[in-house]
Amino acid sequence: MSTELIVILAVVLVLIAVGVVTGLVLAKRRRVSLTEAERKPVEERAKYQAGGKFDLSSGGTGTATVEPPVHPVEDRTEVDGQPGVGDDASVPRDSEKRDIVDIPLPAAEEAPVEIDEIEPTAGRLERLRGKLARSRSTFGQSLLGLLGAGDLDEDSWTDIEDTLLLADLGAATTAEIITKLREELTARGVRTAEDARAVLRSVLVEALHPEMNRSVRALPHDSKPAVVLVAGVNGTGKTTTTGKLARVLVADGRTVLLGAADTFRAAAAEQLATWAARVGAEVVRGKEGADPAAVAFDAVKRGTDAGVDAVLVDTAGRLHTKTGLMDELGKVKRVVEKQTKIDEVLLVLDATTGQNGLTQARVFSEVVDVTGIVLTKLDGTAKGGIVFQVQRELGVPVKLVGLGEGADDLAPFEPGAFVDALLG
Ligand SMILES: Nc1nc2c(ncn2[C@@H]2O[C@H](COP(=O)(O)OP(=O)(O)OP(=O)(O)O)[C@@H](O)[C@H]2O)c(=O)[nH]1
Repeated sequence: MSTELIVILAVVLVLIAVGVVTGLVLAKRRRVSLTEAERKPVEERAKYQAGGKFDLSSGGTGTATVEPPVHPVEDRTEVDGQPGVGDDASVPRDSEKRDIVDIPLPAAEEAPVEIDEIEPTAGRLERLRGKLARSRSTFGQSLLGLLGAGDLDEDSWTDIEDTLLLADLGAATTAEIITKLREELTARGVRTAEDARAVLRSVLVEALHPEMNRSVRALPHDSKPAVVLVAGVNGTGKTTTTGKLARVLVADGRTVLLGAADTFRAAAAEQLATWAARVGAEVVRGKEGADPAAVAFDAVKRGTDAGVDAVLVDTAGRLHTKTGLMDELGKVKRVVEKQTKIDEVLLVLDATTGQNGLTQARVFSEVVDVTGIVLTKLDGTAKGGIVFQVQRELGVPVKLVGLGEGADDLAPFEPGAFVDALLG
């Protein structure tokens, strides 16, 4: 045996001897500490004193102690008596549980829907005549002053002409009215201011074509709702008019659904929803940027399914000069008409915009077959004469007039009452 082998064997034997000795020492130490702990009195083992009892009480009216359910481990199907992963953390199934008690919840308080009281629809124009004050003083009163002054020379006729032009009647209507007035004043041999007023009234009323059919086609037919499309350029008052018209219908005992096909402005749909809520009507709206034709289609479908009397569709304001937007309006009409006929296309014109309103009206008429005009903001202008011109130019009747921002400041257009309001 080589010397190297002897050295290695000696080292291994020494290591084994050291390991055996260390193991014996540790085993002895453990035994000693266990014995010492067992010998300590129970009270000294821990400082926690369980002298005070848990104050447990019953939450209900039943007995305080409940027998634990008999459900031995061997009966459990989900475990073999051993805790599974996560079971250690869960509350043991046999632990005491609270009884299930039906607690009546307080009745859900529904947000009160405040349905507005709507002003009577009859005689609106008479009640709102004060709103035409600006047109009355510059147009009605000036004309009456000139005509009532007696013999009319050419200067007086020039003044009458200027007054009519200033009130936005337009050259053609003005010329027609002057001719008629001259004829009538002479034919009737008018001498007094009272007679002059009567002649003026009849000439103006006639110029407004009282024979035109001004009924708004918003009543159901063939068991289908009437469909009304409201169009116009931005800010003319389409949404406001749609809301006001809904109020008129509701006041008349009709049910209405509003379609918010103005998907450009989220605020517009919001505005319409507010109008709808105020009269308890349903509103159909699309997401911002949705296809307005699809929203209009859905609104009409929903209105038909719900059996309402009228669906009023508010469209986005569009400049009559933007071909794309005008095409879009045409599409709205075509898509809705796949489902049902549109009964009324109301073009909303802002009376304060004068001649521009006429240009708008012409373009819109080409695209959507306007069946009625709503002239808004007549309360804010001295140019009530635009009514004459719009009808003459378009051959479409003014059916409604907006006379203020109030919810019920919408009136049917009646030539006689309108002229009376102008002449005071
Ligand atoms: N004085 C007056 N203001 C009106 C009348 N009708 C509408 N307005 C006001 O005109 C403003 C515009 O009305 P909207 O109904 O929002 O007009 P719109 O055409 O829907 O507007 P867009 O959706 O932007 O195209 C609002 O401040 C209305 O209160 C009216 O007859 N008289």
